[in-house]
Amino acid sequence: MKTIKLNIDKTSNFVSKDVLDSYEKRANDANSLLHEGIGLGNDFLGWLHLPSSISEAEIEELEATAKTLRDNCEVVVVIGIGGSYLGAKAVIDALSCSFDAMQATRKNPLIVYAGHNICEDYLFELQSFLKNKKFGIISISKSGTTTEPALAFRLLREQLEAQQGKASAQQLIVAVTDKARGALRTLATQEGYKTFVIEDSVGGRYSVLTPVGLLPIAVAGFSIRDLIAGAMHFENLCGPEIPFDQNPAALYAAVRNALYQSGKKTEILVNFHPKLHYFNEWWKQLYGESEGKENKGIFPAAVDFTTDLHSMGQWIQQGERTIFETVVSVQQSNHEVRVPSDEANLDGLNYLAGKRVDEVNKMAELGTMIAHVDGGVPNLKLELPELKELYLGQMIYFFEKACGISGYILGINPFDQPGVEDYKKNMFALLEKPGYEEATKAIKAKL
Ligand SMILES: O=P(O)(O)OC[C@H]1O[C@H](O)[C@H](O)[C@@H](O)[C@@H]1O
Repeated sequence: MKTIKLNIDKTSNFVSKDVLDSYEKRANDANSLLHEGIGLGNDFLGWLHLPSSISEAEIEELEATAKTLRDNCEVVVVIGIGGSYLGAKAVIDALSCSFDAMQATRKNPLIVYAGHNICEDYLFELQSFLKNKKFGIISISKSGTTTEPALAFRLLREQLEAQQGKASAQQLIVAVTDKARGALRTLATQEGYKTFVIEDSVGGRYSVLTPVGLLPIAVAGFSIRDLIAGAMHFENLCGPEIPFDQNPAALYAAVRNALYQSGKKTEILVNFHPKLHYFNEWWKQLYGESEGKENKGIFPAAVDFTTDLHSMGQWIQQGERTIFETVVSVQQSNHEVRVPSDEANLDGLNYLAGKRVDEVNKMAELGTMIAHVDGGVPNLKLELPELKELYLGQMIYFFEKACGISGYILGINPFDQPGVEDYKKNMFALLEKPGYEEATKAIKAKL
């Protein structure tokens, strides 16, 4: 199996060999701590062996449910926020045609998303779009109590029942939630929806290899078997028994912590492929929620190049030297487009004639890397052979494993997110949710 590859050569001017060596033991210890299950947040380690623990029966059940939705829906709405939609969207976008939504004839249902904002216009426009369409719903919420997806589900469930009738709607709704708690579980049981369970031991941002990610990805027509196989391969390649210099997850965690300690406080995940935009978003949640606590943590930022070279490029080249980049580089395009020759050559592009567009992109990538390293920006590179399920699966596990190791090196619990509750409490108080009477009084006094 070809694999993704981490290259840290272009950090050597910024992190000396001695400093990196000093992180070897810390990274290995952190990796062992994860596997012994005795570190902080150890009740959330279910993701660690997810790829190898998914059974054939579970995969078949997911594929069968996906087939029902594929056979009966033109559009499937995936309702969820944060970890309950970013992984699915990252993989689906990476594998779909860039103009998928505009295809007139399609093999697979169009996947659209809801419950990841509270925007009235978005919901109005979505409901208008779904009018008279055969649509289905995958409602995903681990807690089953998150406001954004609950609100979207209430609206879309009602619309589906009105359009299809209650009995038919029931067949087109699938809920993915905790096995016992939460309003979504209660609702699904009461209404008799097909359900899948998110285990307590898997946090939202680590859940893409559970039905949370796998079901929408299968509905979109992609191979969840290959995705899992890729992740499983990396489960083996990132284990605590793999020596530090051959263990990509340990190395990545060590280098980024060494850079952080040297004052590089922001990591920018970079792609040169627009289909990876949502992979950036998935990665931002994974690292942001895992590490940003106790007044510590690298700030995870992201850009799409070359697009953002024309907007953020200036800052990256010459702004405050507190950043480093991790470039996800897709080695081979899935399609071939060559630059045509033009007799008049008025645009002056004949020097590129005959070259593939990807060669131009690769030179932009190389030129950018050299310029940024020369400009004081350490550069890590993750090479992905192609945009295929197998390599996306490898990359998902790689980043998850590295995140766990990195969080332990940093000395925080990488599996909780206590800070996210603060805005929710204020919002509930302002909306006068029952039970928040005291908080309502207190917050109104601040206005
Ligand atoms: O799946 P849910 O319980 O609805 O949670 C969805 C998301 O919302 C939260 O506020 C958390 O910060 C995220 O970690 C989580 O992924």
